[in-house]
This record gives sequence, C-alpha cells and structure tokens, in this order.
Amino acid sequence: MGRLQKILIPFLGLVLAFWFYSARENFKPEMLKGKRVIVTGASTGIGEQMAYHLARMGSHILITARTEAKLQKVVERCLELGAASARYVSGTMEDMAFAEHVVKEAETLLGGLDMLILNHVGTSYFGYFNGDVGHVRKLLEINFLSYVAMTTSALPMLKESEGSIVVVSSMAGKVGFPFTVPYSATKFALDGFFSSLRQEFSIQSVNVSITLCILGFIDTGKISAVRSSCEEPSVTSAASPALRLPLPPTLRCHLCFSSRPAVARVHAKHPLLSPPPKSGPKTNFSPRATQNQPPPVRCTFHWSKWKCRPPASH
Ligand SMILES: NC(=O)C1=CN([C@@H]2O[C@H](COP(=O)(O)OP(=O)(O)OC[C@H]3O[C@@H](n4cnc5c(N)ncnc54)[C@H](OP(=O)(O)O)[C@@H]3O)[C@@H](O)[C@H]2O)C=CC1
Ligand SMILES: CC(C)CCC[C@@H](C)[C@H]1CC[C@H]2[C@@H]3C(=O)C=C4C[C@@H](O)CC[C@]4(C)[C@H]3CC[C@]12C
Repeated sequence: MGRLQKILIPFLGLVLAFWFYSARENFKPEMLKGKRVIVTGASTGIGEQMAYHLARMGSHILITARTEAKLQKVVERCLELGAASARYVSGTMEDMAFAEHVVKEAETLLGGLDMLILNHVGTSYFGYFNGDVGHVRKLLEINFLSYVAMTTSALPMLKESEGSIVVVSSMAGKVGFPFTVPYSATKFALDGFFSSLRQEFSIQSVNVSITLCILGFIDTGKISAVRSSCEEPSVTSAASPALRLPLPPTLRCHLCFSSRPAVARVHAKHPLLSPPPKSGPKTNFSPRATQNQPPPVRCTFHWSKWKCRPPASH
C-alpha cells in the first residue's frame, strides 16, 4: 500500500497534469486570417516573433513597445510576411493612460478587436531580492497593472467579437524560484487576476476566452553572451543545467569550479574580471579568479546585461 501510494499517486498526478495542460490539436492558421490583434512588447523577443506568426496568418496587427525604431522595422517585416495590415503605437506601459490609449487606437484604426496579446515585461534584475520596494511597485505597474488596464478597456470590444485574451506568463509565476523575486511576484499576480476573471466570465456566460501561457526558459538571444562566459565549452555542457541560466558571475563561477575544478578556465564577461590573454597559451584561471574562489564582486543580471560592483570596504 505504501509503495502504491508513493508511485501510483504521483504518476496519476503527472498523467492528469499532462492531460490538463496539453492543447487539443484543432488549431488552423485560417482562424487568425483577418482578425484584429494587439501584441504588446512586440519590438523584440517573443512578442516580435508572435507578430510575425500573426502576419503570416494574415491578421490585422497593432503592435506596441517603447522603442519606435524597432517597432517600425517589425511593422515593415509584418507587411512583407503578409499581414492584412500592420501598425504600431510607441509608449511606456508604466503609464496606465498609455495602456488605455493603445486599446483606443485599435478601436479607431481597426474598428474593433478580436485578440489582445499581453506580453510586455519591464526590466528587472536576476539576483537576490535587494529590498527595493520602489522597483517592485514599478514592475507591478508595467507587468501587471497595465495588463489589467488594457483588459478593462478592451473588454467591450472583445465581448462584441467574442474574442480572446492571451497573457504571457512564466513558470516563475507558478512556482517560487530564487533570484526573480519582483518578476515572479508580478507573474503570480497575473495568475490570480486572470484565473479569477476567467471563472467570473464562465459564471456570467461572457464569451471571451482567457489563456495564460506558462513559459519555461526561452533563449531569445539576449543571454547567449552570458552563457558563453564560461570559456571552456566542455565545462558549460558538463556542468549542471543551471549553468545555462543567466546566473550572476559569482554563482556561475562556483558552478564551473565545482563541476570541473581542475580544468575550468573562467572568464566571466564583466568589468571587474581581467580578460584572458589575447594570444599565447591560456592560463587555467583568470588572475582575479584564483584558488577556486569566485571574484570578490557583487553582480545582478538586468535581463540583458550584468551590473557589477565591488563589495563595500569595511
Ligand atoms: N524569455 C524567456 O525565457 C521567458 C519569457 N517569458 C515571458 O515572455 C514575455 C516576453 O519575454 P521576452 O521576449 O523574453 O522579453 P524581451 O525583454 O525580449 O521583450 C520585452 C518587450 O517588452 C517591451 N517593454 C519593456 N519595457 C516596457 C515598458 N516599460 N513599456 C512598454 N513595453 C516595454 C520591450 O520593448 P521596449 O524595450 O522597446 O519597450 C520588448 O518589446 C514576457 O512576458 C516574459 O515574462 C516567460 C518565461 C520565460
Ligand atoms: C520548477 C522550477 C525548477 C522551474 C524553474 C524554471 C526557471 C529556470 C525559469 C522559469 C522562468 C524563467 C525566466 C523568465 O520567466 C523570464 C526571463 C526573462 C528573460 O529576458 C531572461 C530569462 C528569464 C530570467 C527566465 C530565466 C529562467 C526562468 C527563471
């Protein structure tokens, strides 16, 4: 009975989870043809790629983010790929008035809305929680409140078209994971809001679907520079899978050393580490990372780049 409980129950749980989360294969690209779609955070990464997919399927696309130059290029590419129409609105989601303005633009330019894809995400750090409450508040505004504001403004149009809301979230919004405290909090908030709203729609027979996308790590090219900072390729691949994450150099160096102490050549790409010699034989360790110790610096990862500073002198 004990063994049955230990094996059968988790197995049944896994089967149920798989069944619950596996999508039914009834999707057809024609379903998106001519549909009016907003994609937020579409100047780079996953949002940009979603815009291209929608373009190939012939949708009317309205994209948004802060960087106008990038949005212009994405719009051009969408038109090349076959979008029924493609436009952009640039601005920051820190401002709720801007979030609502984007939805109003869809009404004016597209005459309604079939799908709202909420994907943008503000810059945060990858490291221990630093106690900055202001940062948590700002991130909640960008990653959560603007999603709420856009949903609220878009609801009348979505009800009319019996459309859909797609919210891009993360495993970090389902499971507590170290080094992403503010980010994770914003993603948990999305789950609370949209999962509850879905229940209310069901009770009220509101025919607007809500899909929460729970993504694991997706390499959008931003962190490849960080990943390559363990110089020896065999070290990277032999080490724990965690090494493929954007760990702070200190932690990453620990992992490099603990996985292959004798051969690890460490050159973390951050300003306080000396680079290895450009020519000549490579030394086993860079000068600042001797005696299997990580360099004496504190680093946080701001999604795309490291911010490092020496420890405070006592
Ligand atoms: N990549 C990953 O491994 C994972 C990603 N996700 C989720 O997927 C989604 C997309 O992630 P990803 O493509 O990696 O992110 P990126 O950092 O590549 O893109 C973020 C987008 O948001 C925009 N943005 C950032 N700040 C603001 C702001 N203040 N106002 C308006 N727009 C803003 C950026 O454009 P601009 O700077 O021009 O404003 C950009 O278009 C996010 O919701 C993320 O949480 C989930 C799990 C894993
Ligand atoms: C059950 C757990 C062990 C699962 C752990 C999953 C971990 C490894 C996954 C879950 C969510 C992932 C992060 C994420 O959502 C978004 C971003 C932003 C992007 O610009 C850079 C990568 C980053 C930090 C991802 C890093 C890897 C994370 C922490």
